[in-house]
Amino acid sequence: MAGAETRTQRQLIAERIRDVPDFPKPGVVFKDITPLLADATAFAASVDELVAISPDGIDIVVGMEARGFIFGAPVALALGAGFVPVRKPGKLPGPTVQETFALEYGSETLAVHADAILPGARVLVIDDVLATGGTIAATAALVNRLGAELVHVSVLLELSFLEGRQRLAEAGIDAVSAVIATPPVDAV
Ligand SMILES: O=P(O)(O)OC[C@H]1O[C@H](OP(=O)(O)OP(=O)(O)O)[C@H](O)[C@@H]1O
Ligand SMILES: Nc1ncnc2[nH]cnc12
Repeated sequence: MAGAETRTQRQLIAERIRDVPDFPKPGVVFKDITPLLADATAFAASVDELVAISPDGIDIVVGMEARGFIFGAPVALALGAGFVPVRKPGKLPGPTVQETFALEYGSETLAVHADAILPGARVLVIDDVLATGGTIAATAALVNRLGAELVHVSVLLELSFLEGRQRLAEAGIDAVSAVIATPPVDAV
């Protein structure tokens, strides 16, 4: 069970994520992290908590454009790992591998430089939100295509009702941790 300090940090993080109904399209409740990022204590707590739920022995942290960059880069520094950006199409200058997938509110393609990660490297994937799991599943496929080892996935917020964790499990991705979940993990 989490200690009192951890619960307080997690409560602060939850309080700083704003619900925006019907964005970017009707029926979607958008989880807006900009208030959290603007609060130095909440932002630092988010990075602390992501580091705390992530394993040691990581060579590379992979973060996905754009919000995965915000958390992935400081987590990489804290773990003493390198950072590799997974980007939207047309942004990376060198040869890439790409994956296309469905999102809660559309479809997307993600790309990574073909030589960005050495075969066998131990990879941690970091993102802000796990929703349907499409982004993480596509990123995991990219990591696999480069011959690296996906060791763990850590997210700040899991939208449990969208069952992304189940989708990832069906893709063979079981090592998934979330700092907080909606509905809260301890709400039952
Ligand atoms: O689990 P999923 O259904 O795939 O959704 C989660 C993804 O959606 C958001 O990114 P978005 O594509 O909106 O891009 P952004 O980071 O550039 O805002 C979020 O940052 C995750 O990467
Ligand atoms: N509801 C949501 N809020 C914020 N980011 C998301 N990514 C996918 N679904 C999302």
